[in-house]
Amino acid sequence: MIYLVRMDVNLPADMPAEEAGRIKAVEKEYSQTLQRQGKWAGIWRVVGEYANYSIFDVDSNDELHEILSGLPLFPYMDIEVIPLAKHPSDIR
Ligand SMILES: O=C(O)CC1=CCC(=O)O1
Repeated sequence: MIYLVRMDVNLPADMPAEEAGRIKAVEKEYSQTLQRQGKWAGIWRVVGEYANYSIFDVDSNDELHEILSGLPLFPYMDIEVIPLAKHPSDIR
């Protein structure tokens, strides 16, 4: 199952820079592990925003929820999930 996911990150203004840097480093490792597994199929920065659009290729809603709720930045994110179905004009 393919999902388009938008993540907006809102770190508290009073979060110490060292703590923010630590969480971002753990987030990067978490994301790159899932990318190597093929579950996190792509990630793009939204120009001018602390946000990304990502594509996930996972087995179920439950698996996606587990992945998203396990993000180290999850407590500081607004997340929008758009499930994608095969388009009838897709030639693949
Ligand atoms: O920087 C972001 O958009 C948040 C994020 C998700 C995965 C990652 O490495 O950073």
